[in-house]
Amino acid sequence: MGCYDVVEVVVVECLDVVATDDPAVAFKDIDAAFLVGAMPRKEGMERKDLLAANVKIFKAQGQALDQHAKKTVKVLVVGNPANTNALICAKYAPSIPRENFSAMTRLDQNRAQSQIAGKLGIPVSDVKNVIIWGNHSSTQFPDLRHATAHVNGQDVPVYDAIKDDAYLKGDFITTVQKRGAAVIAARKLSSAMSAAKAACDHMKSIWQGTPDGHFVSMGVFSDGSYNTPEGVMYSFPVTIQDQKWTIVKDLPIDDFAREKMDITAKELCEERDDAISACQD
Ligand SMILES: NC(=O)c1ccc[n+]([C@@H]2O[C@H](COP(=O)([O-])OP(=O)(O)OC[C@H]3O[C@@H](n4cnc5c(N)ncnc54)[C@H](O)[C@@H]3O)[C@@H](O)[C@H]2O)c1
Ligand SMILES: O=C(O)C[C@H](O)C(=O)O
Repeated sequence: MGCYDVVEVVVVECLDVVATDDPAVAFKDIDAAFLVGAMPRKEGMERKDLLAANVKIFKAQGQALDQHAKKTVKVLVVGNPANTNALICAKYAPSIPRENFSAMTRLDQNRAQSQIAGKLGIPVSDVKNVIIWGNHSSTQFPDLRHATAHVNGQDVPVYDAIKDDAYLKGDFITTVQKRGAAVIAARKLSSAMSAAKAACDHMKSIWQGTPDGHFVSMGVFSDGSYNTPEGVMYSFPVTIQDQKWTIVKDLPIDDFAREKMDITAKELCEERDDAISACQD
């Protein structure tokens, strides 16, 4: 979206736009950063194939945030591979708490909710507590084990509402994992409006918090919860209060989920190592 679009999109209450390519102007005393500027993938690529092209952008943006932004700034990384770019951005902004950095998996969460809402013929907002574990990539694990759907006046587990475990453990997961690629195949361009909506949803959750009993998914630094590798930007279910996220603890993890959570963790560790060495070049 260009500057004129931002001003003229009437759903956004936009007071002003400053168009600049000077980081000292762009990042000066900002409260929130939506880091979108990066190369998108083409058909046939995985998002991690963008690492070499994009990771240095996030190194430079981390350095600029470190120098110019408020120390309370909340930074959302959208440019792919989003989780690892967020990790690098935080690494090069050491004066900003690393909890202030997050990577977008809200688009995956919204996609998962919309698949289930479509199956049940209910509004998307009636599906809650879908989890995206791990990387915003084709290894992500969209998990419905803890999700509920509002059907016939009550919240019921999605597994009970759908009554089709083969679908929920099969096509549902691969559809969400491959949705970005399906959009690129159809448009010859990456998702745009749905990604912008997800970025707004993500930041709105940070600013307004999560309602009681609800959680959302975002890529945040792993503290080792759920036996994930500490220090990678892993997508977890989180609750948010006073602009601080907390990983939802103690959800039961069965063998099916464990295997999928480990696959996406392994990919994140590989990406982290590649990104760190690319930044040292
Ligand atoms: N995490 C998600 O869910 C999600 C969703 C959609 C898109 N994306 C990613 O967002 C990124 C942007 O996608 P797009 O479709 O808008 O691409 P695009 O090619 O339409 O736009 C990219 C923009 O980045 C700018 N840019 C290039 N180098 C830059 C730099 N060094 N600093 C600042 N800006 C720079 C370009 O000028 C261009 O305007 C891609 O990496 C894409 O894969 C992520
Ligand atoms: O798939 C992509 O490369 C773009 C974006 O990450 C998406 O999920 O739509």
